[in-house]
Amino acid sequence: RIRHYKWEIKYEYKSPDCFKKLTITINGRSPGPTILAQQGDTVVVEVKNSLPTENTAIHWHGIRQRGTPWSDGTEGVTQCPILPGDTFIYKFVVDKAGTFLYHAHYGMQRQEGLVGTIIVSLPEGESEPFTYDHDHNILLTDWYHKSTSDQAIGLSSIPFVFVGEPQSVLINGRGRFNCSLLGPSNSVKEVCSTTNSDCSPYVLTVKPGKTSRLRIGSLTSLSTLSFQVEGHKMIVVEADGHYVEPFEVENLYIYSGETYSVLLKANQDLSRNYWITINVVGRKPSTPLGLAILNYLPNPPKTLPKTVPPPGPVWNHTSSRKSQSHAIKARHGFIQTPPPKADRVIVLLNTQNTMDGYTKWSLNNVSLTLPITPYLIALKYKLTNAFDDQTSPPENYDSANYDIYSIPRNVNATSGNAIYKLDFNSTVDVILQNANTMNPENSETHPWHLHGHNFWVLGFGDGKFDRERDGKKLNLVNPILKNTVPLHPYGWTALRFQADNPGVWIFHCHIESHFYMGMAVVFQEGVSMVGKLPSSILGCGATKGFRRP
Ligand SMILES: O=C1O[C@H]([C@@H](O)CO)C(O)=C1O
Repeated sequence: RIRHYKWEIKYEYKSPDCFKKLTITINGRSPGPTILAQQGDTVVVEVKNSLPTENTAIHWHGIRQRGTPWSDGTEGVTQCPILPGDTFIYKFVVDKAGTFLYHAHYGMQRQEGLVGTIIVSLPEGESEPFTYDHDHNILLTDWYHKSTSDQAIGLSSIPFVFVGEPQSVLINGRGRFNCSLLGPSNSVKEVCSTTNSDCSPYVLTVKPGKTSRLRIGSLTSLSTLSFQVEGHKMIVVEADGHYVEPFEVENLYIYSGETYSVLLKANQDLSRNYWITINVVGRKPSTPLGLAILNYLPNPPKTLPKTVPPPGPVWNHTSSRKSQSHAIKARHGFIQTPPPKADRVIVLLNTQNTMDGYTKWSLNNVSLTLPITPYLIALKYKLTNAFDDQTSPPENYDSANYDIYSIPRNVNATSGNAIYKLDFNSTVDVILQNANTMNPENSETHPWHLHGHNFWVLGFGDGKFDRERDGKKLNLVNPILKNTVPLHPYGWTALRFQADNPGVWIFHCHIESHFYMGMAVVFQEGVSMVGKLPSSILGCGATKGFRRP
């Protein structure tokens, strides 16, 4: 079956956290409409770019794009940008049931609000290995009052201006900024008003005794969040479209780019409503709690609970975040075991660096700069000189002489656009290795997202990955398949995937500013098997004039 969507992308003034700000909307909404499809369906999204002066591209996060690598929506990698006024058609098959996301993949544009959810249901006659009465979507984001272009300029200036902590965190596009921080003047009311209906809290209505499946996704720009429902436990059952061996949590940690399903039973005191809260963890927060309401029928939906909202875990309780990472395993009966050995191991040291005075992030000291001609087109059309196709980026770092616990002795990095060429169908291990930033005693959390594949999460550990010691302890029995995974401070994360999807695929930190600052690598595999590229992805860089009307 074909699911057809027609979208218009625009800037509109909205007040998602009560503060009036230009927001990118899809058909007037942010988050945009939820894409609903069934496994095996073809989704067609006709995107009209009505942003007056900005390009765009939309990525279908978690959809593998098998046979349609040109529909991945990654500007600079799989397509030329969609110009203002142009209409672009994405067409792809959703081959796996689960909870996925979509969002802008052009610079840091995602953080202006171009985000949404994709729900793929099971084929007729198949059922989930768990039961529930209701299905709800919860999309989490963080929100800045400065425009993305303003922020991007700060990041690429000398001196460096970081984006800083977000002004608020949103639950289904609703949050609350404390307008009184802007001062008492009357004119403030026009830009910030807590009575604006845009920022009334999201209400999740449940029936007493019933079980809800909450599909929780995060598309934050920076923040790692903890999600909690006052007085209720949750059972985690799905992660990034894969069934999880169920486990119970009081709060769910969620990294940008991840999705989870949790089951929540309305089995508490029926006479009241409850707080749903999200709070920033992993970085020292200066953002207030995000609030929504869990409404037990037949109580009035807007009655605020009289209790104090649970504050959530403290931001630097890293061990509990690691415990959750360790707890996520493939569900019994649904385990797809990984190949026992890798053909190639790529170790990626994550560092913060300087390059000609600019602040960057890099992998093995190379900070990615996307070429003007998208890789997929350059490779398919054999456009030499479109990027550095002669060298391969480094497979490792000088581990023996690198202290991950200190500021690097030499913080200089280089910029590059070379990519890793993977043998088709080979098994690849990636070891993400964290380190100290350029600030003393500081190592950050990075959510890593791979396009075009799911990977097995083989393990997490503290300190430097040691092939002899840690390589033997990787989980080859019941690892979960995911598309996004955290790299914890001063730690490592080990992944395995099969290079079985012809195309060019970016692998990057899902923090918008970090991606913008070069925290990404690119893989290519089986490009000779990629079918004829649609003319609509052409037109930029060395492909000017390639496009047929
Ligand atoms: O990329 C980043 O830069 C800042 C800080 O390290 C320098 O201001 C920060 O917290 C980041 O995540």
